[in-house]
Amino acid sequence: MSPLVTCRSHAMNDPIPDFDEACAARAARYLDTLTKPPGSLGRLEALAVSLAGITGEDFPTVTPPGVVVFAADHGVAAEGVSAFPPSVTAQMVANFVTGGAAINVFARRLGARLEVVDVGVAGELPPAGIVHDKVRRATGNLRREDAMSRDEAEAAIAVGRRATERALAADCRCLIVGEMGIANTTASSAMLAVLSGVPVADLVGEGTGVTQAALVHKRDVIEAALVARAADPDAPLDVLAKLGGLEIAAMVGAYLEAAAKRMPALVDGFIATVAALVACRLEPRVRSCLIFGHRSREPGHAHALAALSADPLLDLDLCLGEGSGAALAFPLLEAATAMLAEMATFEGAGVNDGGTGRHHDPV
Ligand SMILES: O=C(O)c1ccc[n+]([C@@H]2O[C@H](COP(=O)([O-])O)[C@@H](O)[C@H]2O)c1
Ligand SMILES: Cc1cc2nc[nH]c2cc1C
Repeated sequence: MSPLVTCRSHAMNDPIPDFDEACAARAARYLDTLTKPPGSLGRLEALAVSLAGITGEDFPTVTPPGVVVFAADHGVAAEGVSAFPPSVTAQMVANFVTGGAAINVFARRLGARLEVVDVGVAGELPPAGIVHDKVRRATGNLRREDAMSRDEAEAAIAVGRRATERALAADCRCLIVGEMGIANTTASSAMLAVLSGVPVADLVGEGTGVTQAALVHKRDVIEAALVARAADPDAPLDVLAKLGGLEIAAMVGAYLEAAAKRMPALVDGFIATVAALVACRLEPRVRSCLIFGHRSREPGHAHALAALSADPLLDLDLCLGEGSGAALAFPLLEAATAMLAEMATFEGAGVNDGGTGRHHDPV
Protein backbone atom coordinates (compact mmCIF):
# COMPACT_ATOMS: atom_id res chain seq x y z
CA MET A 1 0.00 0.00 0.00
CA SER A 2 1.29 3.48 -0.86
CA PRO A 3 2.39 5.53 2.20
CA LEU A 4 0.07 8.28 0.97
CA VAL A 5 -2.98 6.07 1.46
CA THR A 6 -5.37 6.63 4.32
CA CYS A 7 -7.94 3.86 4.32
CA ARG A 8 -11.61 4.66 4.95
CA SER A 9 -14.35 2.28 3.90
CA HIS A 10 -17.28 3.79 2.01
CA ALA A 11 -19.52 1.70 4.25
CA MET A 12 -18.42 3.70 7.31
CA ASN A 13 -19.97 6.90 6.02
CA ASP A 14 -23.37 8.55 6.50
CA PRO A 15 -26.35 6.54 5.23
CA ILE A 16 -27.97 7.85 2.06
CA PRO A 17 -31.43 9.29 2.73
CA ASP A 18 -34.42 8.24 0.64
CA PHE A 19 -35.66 10.42 -2.19
CA ASP A 20 -38.37 12.60 -0.59
CA GLU A 21 -41.45 11.27 -2.45
CA ALA A 22 -43.88 13.47 -0.48
CA CYS A 23 -41.97 16.63 -1.35
CA ALA A 24 -41.72 15.57 -5.01
CA ALA A 25 -45.48 14.92 -5.10
CA ARG A 26 -46.19 18.38 -3.60
CA ALA A 27 -43.98 19.99 -6.23
CA ALA A 28 -45.79 18.08 -9.00
CA ARG A 29 -49.20 19.22 -7.69
CA TYR A 30 -48.00 22.81 -7.31
CA LEU A 31 -46.66 22.84 -10.90
CA ASP A 32 -50.21 22.20 -12.12
CA THR A 33 -51.41 25.38 -10.36
CA LEU A 34 -48.96 27.56 -12.34
CA THR A 35 -50.03 29.60 -15.38
CA LYS A 36 -49.37 27.07 -18.15
CA PRO A 37 -51.22 24.08 -19.56
CA PRO A 38 -50.42 21.12 -17.29
CA GLY A 39 -47.14 19.47 -18.28
CA SER A 40 -46.39 22.05 -20.98
CA LEU A 41 -42.90 22.72 -19.64
CA GLY A 42 -42.13 19.05 -20.25
CA ARG A 43 -38.84 17.76 -18.89
CA LEU A 44 -38.23 21.04 -17.07
CA GLU A 45 -41.21 20.09 -14.87
CA ALA A 46 -39.78 16.62 -14.27
CA LEU A 47 -36.49 18.27 -13.34
CA ALA A 48 -38.18 20.56 -10.81
CA VAL A 49 -39.95 17.55 -9.26
CA SER A 50 -36.66 15.62 -9.07
CA LEU A 51 -34.85 18.53 -7.44
CA ALA A 52 -37.60 18.83 -4.82
CA GLY A 53 -37.34 15.09 -4.07
CA ILE A 54 -33.55 15.10 -3.94
CA THR A 55 -33.24 18.14 -1.66
CA GLY A 56 -36.43 17.66 0.38
CA GLU A 57 -37.23 21.34 -0.27
CA ASP A 58 -40.54 22.54 -1.75
CA PHE A 59 -38.66 25.35 -3.48
CA PRO A 60 -35.19 23.93 -4.07
CA THR A 61 -32.14 26.06 -4.87
CA VAL A 62 -29.22 24.94 -7.02
CA THR A 63 -27.12 28.10 -6.96
CA PRO A 64 -24.29 28.55 -6.52
CA PRO A 65 -23.04 25.37 -8.16
CA GLY A 66 -19.70 23.82 -7.25
CA VAL A 67 -17.53 22.32 -10.00
CA VAL A 68 -14.93 19.76 -8.96
CA VAL A 69 -12.45 18.41 -11.52
CA PHE A 70 -10.50 15.33 -10.41
CA ALA A 71 -7.21 14.67 -12.25
CA ALA A 72 -5.05 11.56 -12.41
CA ASP A 73 -2.83 9.58 -14.76
CA HIS A 74 -3.19 6.05 -16.06
CA GLY A 75 -0.41 3.46 -16.41
CA VAL A 76 -2.25 1.99 -19.39
CA ALA A 77 -1.31 5.12 -21.39
CA ALA A 78 2.02 3.33 -21.97
CA GLU A 79 0.16 0.92 -24.30
CA GLY A 80 -0.46 3.72 -26.83
CA VAL A 81 -4.24 3.89 -26.31
CA SER A 82 -4.64 7.70 -26.41
CA ALA A 83 -4.06 10.27 -29.14
CA PHE A 84 -2.21 12.40 -26.57
CA PRO A 85 0.81 11.74 -24.31
CA PRO A 86 0.24 11.36 -20.55
CA SER A 87 2.16 14.61 -19.90
CA VAL A 88 -1.00 16.41 -21.11
CA THR A 89 -2.78 15.55 -17.85
CA ALA A 90 -0.42 17.74 -15.78
CA GLN A 91 -0.32 20.39 -18.51
CA MET A 92 -4.12 20.61 -18.54
CA VAL A 93 -4.19 20.86 -14.74
CA ALA A 94 -1.88 23.87 -15.08
CA ASN A 95 -4.30 25.25 -17.69
CA PHE A 96 -7.21 24.80 -15.22
CA VAL A 97 -5.21 26.78 -12.66
CA THR A 98 -4.59 29.69 -15.03
CA GLY A 99 -8.23 29.64 -16.11
CA GLY A 100 -7.88 28.82 -19.81
CA ALA A 101 -9.70 25.48 -20.15
CA ALA A 102 -13.28 25.07 -21.38
CA ILE A 103 -14.50 24.22 -17.87
CA ASN A 104 -13.00 27.48 -16.55
CA VAL A 105 -14.92 29.45 -19.17
CA PHE A 106 -18.23 27.68 -18.45
CA ALA A 107 -17.78 27.77 -14.66
CA ARG A 108 -17.16 31.52 -14.79
CA ARG A 109 -20.38 32.04 -16.75
CA LEU A 110 -22.28 30.10 -14.05
CA GLY A 111 -20.63 31.94 -11.17
CA ALA A 112 -19.53 28.51 -9.96
CA ARG A 113 -16.89 27.69 -7.41
CA LEU A 114 -14.26 25.62 -9.27
CA GLU A 115 -11.88 23.27 -7.53
CA VAL A 116 -9.23 21.10 -9.20
CA VAL A 117 -8.12 18.07 -7.20
CA ASP A 118 -4.97 16.06 -7.87
CA VAL A 119 -5.77 12.45 -6.98
CA GLY A 120 -2.95 10.87 -8.97
CA VAL A 121 -1.24 13.06 -11.56
CA ALA A 122 2.22 11.74 -12.48
CA GLY A 123 3.82 14.97 -13.72
CA GLU A 124 4.86 18.10 -11.86
CA LEU A 125 2.00 20.40 -10.85
CA PRO A 126 1.75 24.05 -9.82
CA PRO A 127 2.09 24.32 -6.03
CA ALA A 128 -0.91 26.64 -5.64
CA GLY A 129 -4.40 26.74 -7.08
CA ILE A 130 -5.18 23.03 -6.75
CA VAL A 131 -6.07 20.69 -3.92
CA HIS A 132 -3.21 18.25 -3.42
CA ASP A 133 -4.83 15.00 -2.35
CA LYS A 134 -2.72 12.51 -4.27
CA VAL A 135 -3.20 8.82 -3.48
CA ARG A 136 -0.38 7.66 -5.78
CA ARG A 137 1.33 8.85 -8.97
CA ALA A 138 -0.78 7.24 -11.73
CA THR A 139 -2.40 3.83 -11.69
CA GLY A 140 -0.60 0.66 -12.68
CA ASN A 141 -0.90 -0.42 -16.31
CA LEU A 142 -4.11 -2.48 -16.15
CA ARG A 143 -2.94 -4.57 -19.11
CA ARG A 144 -0.04 -5.85 -16.94
CA GLU A 145 -1.17 -5.41 -13.29
CA ASP A 146 -4.07 -4.20 -11.18
CA ALA A 147 -4.65 -0.48 -11.67
CA MET A 148 -4.53 0.02 -7.89
CA SER A 149 -5.06 -1.83 -4.63
CA ARG A 150 -8.43 -1.98 -2.90
CA ASP A 151 -7.05 0.35 -0.18
CA GLU A 152 -5.96 2.87 -2.78
CA ALA A 153 -9.40 2.75 -4.44
CA GLU A 154 -11.01 3.40 -1.05
CA ALA A 155 -8.56 6.23 -0.37
CA ALA A 156 -9.41 7.85 -3.72
CA ILE A 157 -13.15 7.50 -2.93
CA ALA A 158 -12.43 9.37 0.32
CA VAL A 159 -10.71 12.13 -1.70
CA GLY A 160 -13.96 12.58 -3.65
CA ARG A 161 -16.05 12.63 -0.48
CA ARG A 162 -13.84 15.37 0.97
CA ALA A 163 -14.25 17.46 -2.19
CA THR A 164 -18.05 17.28 -1.87
CA GLU A 165 -17.76 18.23 1.81
CA ARG A 166 -15.70 21.31 0.86
CA ALA A 167 -18.25 22.31 -1.80
CA LEU A 168 -21.02 22.00 0.79
CA ALA A 169 -19.02 23.99 3.35
CA ALA A 170 -18.67 26.71 0.69
CA ASP A 171 -22.50 26.73 0.43
CA CYS A 172 -22.68 25.16 -3.03
CA ARG A 173 -26.13 23.73 -3.73
CA CYS A 174 -25.39 21.51 -6.72
CA LEU A 175 -22.29 19.51 -7.61
CA ILE A 176 -20.85 19.39 -11.13
CA VAL A 177 -18.27 16.60 -11.28
CA GLY A 178 -15.59 16.48 -13.96
CA GLU A 179 -12.33 14.69 -14.69
CA MET A 180 -9.02 14.97 -16.54
CA GLY A 181 -6.86 11.93 -17.22
CA ILE A 182 -5.15 10.85 -20.41
CA ALA A 183 -6.16 7.24 -21.25
CA ASN A 184 -9.15 7.23 -18.93
CA THR A 185 -11.54 6.18 -21.71
CA THR A 186 -9.58 2.89 -21.80
CA ALA A 187 -10.06 2.35 -18.06
CA SER A 188 -13.72 3.40 -18.26
CA SER A 189 -14.41 1.11 -21.24
CA ALA A 190 -12.83 -1.83 -19.42
CA MET A 191 -14.90 -1.15 -16.28
CA LEU A 192 -18.10 -0.74 -18.27
CA ALA A 193 -17.54 -3.96 -20.22
CA VAL A 194 -17.35 -5.85 -16.91
CA LEU A 195 -20.23 -4.01 -15.20
CA SER A 196 -22.62 -4.12 -18.18
CA GLY A 197 -21.63 -7.29 -20.03
CA VAL A 198 -21.59 -5.30 -23.29
CA PRO A 199 -18.81 -6.54 -25.64
CA VAL A 200 -15.74 -4.27 -25.72
CA ALA A 201 -16.04 -3.86 -29.51
CA ASP A 202 -19.51 -2.28 -29.04
CA LEU A 203 -18.46 0.30 -26.47
CA VAL A 204 -14.83 1.24 -27.22
CA GLY A 205 -14.37 4.64 -28.86
CA GLU A 206 -11.87 7.17 -30.08
CA GLY A 207 -11.50 9.06 -26.80
CA THR A 208 -9.28 12.04 -27.62
CA GLY A 209 -9.28 10.98 -31.29
CA VAL A 210 -7.16 7.88 -31.95
CA THR A 211 -6.83 6.58 -35.52
CA GLN A 212 -8.83 3.53 -36.67
CA ALA A 213 -5.69 1.36 -36.38
CA ALA A 214 -5.08 2.61 -32.83
CA LEU A 215 -8.74 1.96 -32.00
CA VAL A 216 -8.33 -1.72 -32.92
CA HIS A 217 -5.21 -1.83 -30.72
CA LYS A 218 -7.11 -0.11 -27.87
CA ARG A 219 -9.85 -2.76 -28.12
CA ASP A 220 -7.22 -5.54 -28.01
CA VAL A 221 -5.54 -3.97 -24.95
CA ILE A 222 -8.88 -3.78 -23.12
CA GLU A 223 -9.86 -7.35 -24.04
CA ALA A 224 -6.49 -8.69 -22.87
CA ALA A 225 -6.80 -6.68 -19.63
CA LEU A 226 -10.28 -8.08 -18.95
CA VAL A 227 -8.94 -11.64 -19.18
CA ALA A 228 -5.83 -10.87 -17.12
CA ARG A 229 -7.57 -8.93 -14.35
CA ALA A 230 -10.69 -11.15 -14.12
CA ALA A 231 -12.60 -8.52 -12.13
CA ASP A 232 -15.79 -9.70 -10.41
CA PRO A 233 -18.79 -7.98 -12.11
CA ASP A 234 -20.76 -8.25 -8.86
CA ALA A 235 -18.06 -6.47 -6.82
CA PRO A 236 -17.90 -2.82 -7.94
CA LEU A 237 -14.83 -2.06 -5.79
CA ASP A 238 -12.98 -4.97 -7.37
CA VAL A 239 -13.78 -3.60 -10.84
CA LEU A 240 -12.73 -0.08 -9.76
CA ALA A 241 -9.44 -1.23 -8.21
CA LYS A 242 -8.39 -3.64 -10.96
CA LEU A 243 -9.48 -1.64 -14.02
CA GLY A 244 -10.33 1.89 -12.92
CA GLY A 245 -8.60 5.16 -12.28
CA LEU A 246 -7.88 7.35 -9.27
CA GLU A 247 -9.97 10.24 -10.63
CA ILE A 248 -12.77 7.79 -11.44
CA ALA A 249 -12.72 6.51 -7.85
CA ALA A 250 -12.76 10.10 -6.57
CA MET A 251 -15.84 10.81 -8.70
CA VAL A 252 -17.51 7.76 -7.14
CA GLY A 253 -16.81 9.24 -3.70
CA ALA A 254 -18.08 12.68 -4.75
CA TYR A 255 -21.43 11.19 -5.87
CA LEU A 256 -21.73 9.04 -2.74
CA GLU A 257 -21.20 12.04 -0.48
CA ALA A 258 -23.53 14.28 -2.51
CA ALA A 259 -26.29 11.68 -2.17
CA ALA A 260 -25.65 11.37 1.57
CA LYS A 261 -26.05 15.16 1.89
CA ARG A 262 -29.11 15.52 -0.40
CA MET A 263 -27.07 17.54 -2.88
CA PRO A 264 -28.06 17.19 -6.55
CA ALA A 265 -25.10 16.01 -8.65
CA LEU A 266 -24.86 16.74 -12.37
CA VAL A 267 -23.16 13.91 -14.24
CA ASP A 268 -20.94 14.77 -17.21
CA GLY A 269 -19.90 12.41 -20.04
CA PHE A 270 -18.63 8.87 -20.50
CA ILE A 271 -16.05 8.63 -17.70
CA ALA A 272 -18.30 10.47 -15.25
CA THR A 273 -21.21 8.14 -16.05
CA VAL A 274 -19.11 5.00 -15.55
CA ALA A 275 -18.12 6.43 -12.15
CA ALA A 276 -21.83 7.09 -11.46
CA LEU A 277 -22.59 3.46 -12.36
CA VAL A 278 -20.03 2.26 -9.81
CA ALA A 279 -21.50 4.58 -7.15
CA CYS A 280 -25.01 3.26 -7.86
CA ARG A 281 -23.85 -0.36 -7.76
CA LEU A 282 -22.26 0.35 -4.36
CA GLU A 283 -25.29 2.31 -3.07
CA PRO A 284 -28.42 2.10 -5.29
CA ARG A 285 -29.95 5.12 -3.53
CA VAL A 286 -27.34 7.36 -5.18
CA ARG A 287 -29.26 7.03 -8.46
CA SER A 288 -32.11 9.38 -7.52
CA CYS A 289 -29.74 12.27 -6.69
CA LEU A 290 -28.06 12.15 -10.11
CA ILE A 291 -29.06 14.36 -13.04
CA PHE A 292 -27.44 13.51 -16.37
CA GLY A 293 -26.16 16.58 -18.19
CA HIS A 294 -25.37 15.42 -21.71
CA ARG A 295 -24.89 12.50 -24.09
CA SER A 296 -21.24 12.20 -25.09
CA ARG A 297 -20.06 11.24 -28.57
CA GLU A 298 -18.04 8.38 -27.02
CA PRO A 299 -19.98 5.22 -28.03
CA GLY A 300 -19.71 3.64 -24.58
CA HIS A 301 -21.68 6.47 -23.08
CA ALA A 302 -24.99 5.20 -24.52
CA HIS A 303 -24.36 1.83 -22.82
CA ALA A 304 -23.43 3.42 -19.49
CA LEU A 305 -26.56 5.59 -19.64
CA ALA A 306 -28.71 2.56 -20.50
CA ALA A 307 -27.29 0.68 -17.48
CA LEU A 308 -28.54 3.57 -15.33
CA SER A 309 -31.83 4.12 -17.24
CA ALA A 310 -30.66 7.69 -17.75
CA ASP A 311 -31.77 10.15 -20.41
CA PRO A 312 -29.46 13.19 -20.43
CA LEU A 313 -30.67 16.75 -20.84
CA LEU A 314 -28.41 17.76 -23.75
CA ASP A 315 -27.02 16.10 -26.87
CA LEU A 316 -24.40 18.47 -28.26
CA ASP A 317 -21.90 15.95 -29.73
CA LEU A 318 -19.36 16.81 -27.01
CA CYS A 319 -16.62 14.44 -25.82
CA LEU A 320 -14.36 16.74 -23.83
CA GLY A 321 -14.85 15.75 -20.21
CA GLU A 322 -13.74 18.21 -17.45
CA GLY A 323 -17.41 18.51 -16.42
CA SER A 324 -18.04 20.65 -19.52
CA GLY A 325 -21.33 19.02 -20.63
CA ALA A 326 -22.68 19.03 -17.08
CA ALA A 327 -21.81 22.72 -16.71
CA LEU A 328 -23.61 23.51 -19.97
CA ALA A 329 -26.74 21.73 -18.67
CA PHE A 330 -26.74 23.58 -15.35
CA PRO A 331 -28.82 26.58 -16.56
CA LEU A 332 -31.71 24.14 -17.13
CA LEU A 333 -31.65 23.22 -13.44
CA GLU A 334 -31.62 26.91 -12.57
CA ALA A 335 -34.58 27.50 -14.92
CA ALA A 336 -36.52 24.60 -13.36
CA THR A 337 -36.10 25.96 -9.83
CA ALA A 338 -36.89 29.55 -10.93
CA MET A 339 -40.07 28.30 -12.65
CA LEU A 340 -41.24 26.76 -9.37
CA ALA A 341 -40.34 29.78 -7.27
CA GLU A 342 -41.34 32.64 -9.55
CA MET A 343 -44.22 31.68 -11.86
CA ALA A 344 -47.66 33.02 -11.00
CA THR A 345 -50.47 30.62 -10.14
CA PHE A 346 -53.76 30.65 -12.09
CA GLU A 347 -55.43 32.01 -8.99
CA GLY A 348 -52.81 34.68 -8.24
CA ALA A 349 -52.75 36.00 -11.81
CA GLY A 350 -56.50 35.71 -12.34
CA VAL A 351 -56.08 33.42 -15.33
CA ASN A 352 -58.82 30.95 -16.20
CA ASP A 353 -57.41 27.49 -15.71
CA GLY A 354 -59.47 25.99 -18.53
CA GLY A 355 -61.80 24.05 -16.27
CA THR A 356 -59.17 21.84 -14.77
CA GLY A 357 -60.42 22.78 -11.30
CA ARG A 358 -57.34 24.77 -10.38
CA HIS A 359 -58.96 28.21 -10.76
CA HIS A 360 -62.27 29.41 -12.18
CA ASP A 361 -63.28 32.93 -13.17
CA PRO A 362 -66.10 34.21 -10.93
CA VAL A 363 -69.49 33.84 -12.70
O1 LIG B 1 -16.47 12.92 -21.12
C1 LIG B 1 -16.39 12.24 -22.16
O2 LIG B 1 -17.37 11.68 -22.66
C2 LIG B 1 -15.02 12.08 -22.79
C3 LIG B 1 -14.90 11.31 -23.94
C4 LIG B 1 -13.64 11.21 -24.52
C5 LIG B 1 -12.53 11.82 -23.93
N1 LIG B 1 -12.68 12.54 -22.80
C6 LIG B 1 -11.51 13.21 -22.16
O3 LIG B 1 -10.33 12.84 -22.84
C7 LIG B 1 -9.41 12.20 -21.97
C8 LIG B 1 -9.44 10.72 -22.17
O4 LIG B 1 -9.32 10.35 -23.53
P1 LIG B 1 -8.23 9.25 -23.93
O5 LIG B 1 -8.29 9.18 -25.42
O6 LIG B 1 -6.92 9.79 -23.46
O7 LIG B 1 -8.65 8.00 -23.25
C9 LIG B 1 -9.83 12.53 -20.56
O8 LIG B 1 -9.09 13.62 -20.09
C10 LIG B 1 -11.32 12.86 -20.69
O9 LIG B 1 -11.66 13.97 -19.89
C11 LIG B 1 -13.91 12.69 -22.24
C1 LIG C 1 -6.20 18.98 -24.68
C2 LIG C 1 -7.10 18.08 -23.83
C3 LIG C 1 -8.02 18.64 -22.95
C4 LIG C 1 -8.83 17.80 -22.18
N1 LIG C 1 -9.77 18.03 -21.28
C5 LIG C 1 -10.23 16.88 -20.82
N2 LIG C 1 -9.58 15.91 -21.43
C6 LIG C 1 -8.71 16.43 -22.29
C7 LIG C 1 -7.79 15.84 -23.15
C8 LIG C 1 -6.99 16.68 -23.93
C9 LIG C 1 -5.99 16.04 -24.88
